Amino acid sequence: MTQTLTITRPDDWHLHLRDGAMLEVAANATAKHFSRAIIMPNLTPPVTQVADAQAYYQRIKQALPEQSQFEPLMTLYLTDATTPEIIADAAASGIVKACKLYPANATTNSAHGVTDVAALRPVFEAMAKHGLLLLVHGEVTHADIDIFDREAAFIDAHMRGLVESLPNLKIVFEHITTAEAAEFVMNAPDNVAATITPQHLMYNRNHLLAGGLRPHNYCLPVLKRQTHQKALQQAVASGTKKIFLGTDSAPHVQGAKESACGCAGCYSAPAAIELYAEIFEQLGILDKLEAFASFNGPDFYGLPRNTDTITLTKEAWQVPGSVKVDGENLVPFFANETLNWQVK
Ligand SMILES: NC(=O)N[C@@H](CC(=O)O)C(=O)O
Ligand SMILES: [Zn+2]
Ligand SMILES: [Zn+2]
Repeated sequence: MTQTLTITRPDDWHLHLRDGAMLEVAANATAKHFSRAIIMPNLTPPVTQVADAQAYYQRIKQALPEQSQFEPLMTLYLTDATTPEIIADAAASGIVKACKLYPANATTNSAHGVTDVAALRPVFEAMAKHGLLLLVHGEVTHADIDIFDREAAFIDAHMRGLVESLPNLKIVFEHITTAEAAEFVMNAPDNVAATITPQHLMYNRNHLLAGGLRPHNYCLPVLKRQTHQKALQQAVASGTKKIFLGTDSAPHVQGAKESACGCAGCYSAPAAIELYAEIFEQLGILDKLEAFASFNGPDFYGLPRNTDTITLTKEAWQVPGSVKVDGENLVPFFANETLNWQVK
């Protein structure tokens, strides 16, 4: 008999949809199985104003079939110019749930990011007051800090101080990749949580660099050594409520990935829940998938859990080698590889 697994419909708490033709492809890929997603604001130019978020929300809705129930949860991109008034307006809009902190130049389209985290204190206080979450890309950006050390260095440089000084602000340490970050989040107070991507659970830096450079496994924060991958797996296996699903699916066209200076980001949306099912099964923790994918996120955000379900069936299938976007190719994460679970 075919094995099946029915879980409450999941949400994706960290997603890049881009704009234009890419938006149409990416939004439909995620909306296929996910109910809601936290939409990252790193467009060019970034989503810094409430009106930008409202317009982007409409573009996402327009990219989906009319009957789609998918709900984009919008975010604002914090800059040195963000004010407490902007935060109050964002909260009042009802569609903005969180703000994203990118240290300046840490990752794709983060040139407008924050140069002085401490100076944003009134903004963080306004967020706590109005119930918006702070989502953090936790990497320092100094040229003299090794790229493999940037996340751990961020904890001491910023994260610890933020958490200690803002006990009423919900903070998500996004896409954690290290033992240090996992330990930090697990030992932090209840207002601190983290997301983990499929690639950081499945892969380590050998999958990026050994036996040939694999640009489609390149994302930021960069894959770390196996000890860190194991620490992330253990954190998820512990069944902690503090960690939840955030794919960080981040599409870039094939030419931008397979390049002398390739873009960071793995487009995992075409197989997102299936990728997590694969690694959870390998770890012997399939019974923990539902809480990770469908409960811990809404519980932390203070949103209702979804009420409908999806059913995964244990039947092998191959992730497509590429997807067309406006005449260009988009190569998914895990392209041409076999996954054992599929959603029927
Ligand atoms: N994760 C990535 O490697 N890239 C993301 C940005 C980000 O989340 O840091 C992107 O927008 O391409
Ligand atoms: Zn990021
Ligand atoms: Zn991201």
